[in-house]
Amino acid sequence: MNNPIKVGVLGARGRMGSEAVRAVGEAPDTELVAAINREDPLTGLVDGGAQVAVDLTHPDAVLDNIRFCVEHGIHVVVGTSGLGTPELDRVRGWLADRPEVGVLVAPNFAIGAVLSMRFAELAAKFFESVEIVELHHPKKADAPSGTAARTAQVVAQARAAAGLGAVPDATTKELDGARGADVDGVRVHSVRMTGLVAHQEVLFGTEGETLTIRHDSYDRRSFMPGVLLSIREVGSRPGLTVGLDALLGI
Ligand SMILES: NC(=O)C1=CN([C@@H]2O[C@H](COP(=O)(O)OP(=O)(O)OC[C@H]3O[C@@H](n4cnc5c(N)ncnc54)[C@H](OP(=O)(O)O)[C@@H]3O)[C@@H](O)[C@H]2O)C=CC1
Ligand SMILES: O=C(O)C1=N[C@H](C(=O)O)C[C@H](O)C1
Repeated sequence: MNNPIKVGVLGARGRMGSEAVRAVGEAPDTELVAAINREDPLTGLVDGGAQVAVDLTHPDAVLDNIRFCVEHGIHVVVGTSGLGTPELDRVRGWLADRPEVGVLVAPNFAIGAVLSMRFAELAAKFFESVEIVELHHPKKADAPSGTAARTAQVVAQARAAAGLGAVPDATTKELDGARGADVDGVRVHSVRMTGLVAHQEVLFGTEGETLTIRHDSYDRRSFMPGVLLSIREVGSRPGLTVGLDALLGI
């Protein structure tokens, strides 16, 4: 067997980070060499000889972490949400100086969630109306979720490619927020509720029918196969990859 991949986890004591620490420790082909928390210097990754870092921190911290890793030749798997087009462009800029490094940004590691985004992309051109409802635990910092933002983006691109216009909506008078956030012309509604983990519905409608694509993560273990797959693959995918689609062959 090859030597195990040396992995550092950033945000190690968090809800996701602690699961990732466990998953990396249990997998036969990965070895945890650094568990970095907010107060720890990032140089712990270098000291531990990390080949891959997994970022599960906070939208405010993630960019600095990626930059450090790229500059130090460490591949990065990014689970942290909050990276939009301007942030991804900055990552591409850093990678231009280190073309051998891979950065894999995963809006969602759950296989079912990746599939549901793809299904939504496929369905988009057949329906006049679309809205997204994402539902999460109340400790989540960002809204809408990274998954919902990505779903809205791919649905909007598919609609545009099919020549569909704006989603019909006659609203002229509304209470602020009543129609949700507008992400590339797709309305996204964010629910925060005790008892939930991570859930999403993409609702499509056209004359006489609707289609709902729903995904539920009931446990953060649902994300770990995707985390491990990303760790295994990122080193052989230099540059920036967004989403797990290519890794899953979809
Ligand atoms: N892609 C995916 O499939 C998934 C992505 N996520 C995303 O992962 C991220 C983490 O989620 P979750 O584990 O629930 O969050 P938590 O708040 O439980 O964990 C975040 C961890 O990061 C640390 N942290 C926070 N701010 C900083 C900072 N400025 N510098 C360094 N470390 C920091 C926290 O430290 P401290 O303990 O001191 O607060 C904490 O340990 C979120 O962006 C979330 O959206 C979550 C689930 C799945
Ligand atoms: O904060 C979370 O919990 C999650 N964050 C990611 C997101 O913003 O989409 C992925 C998943 O929804 C869980």
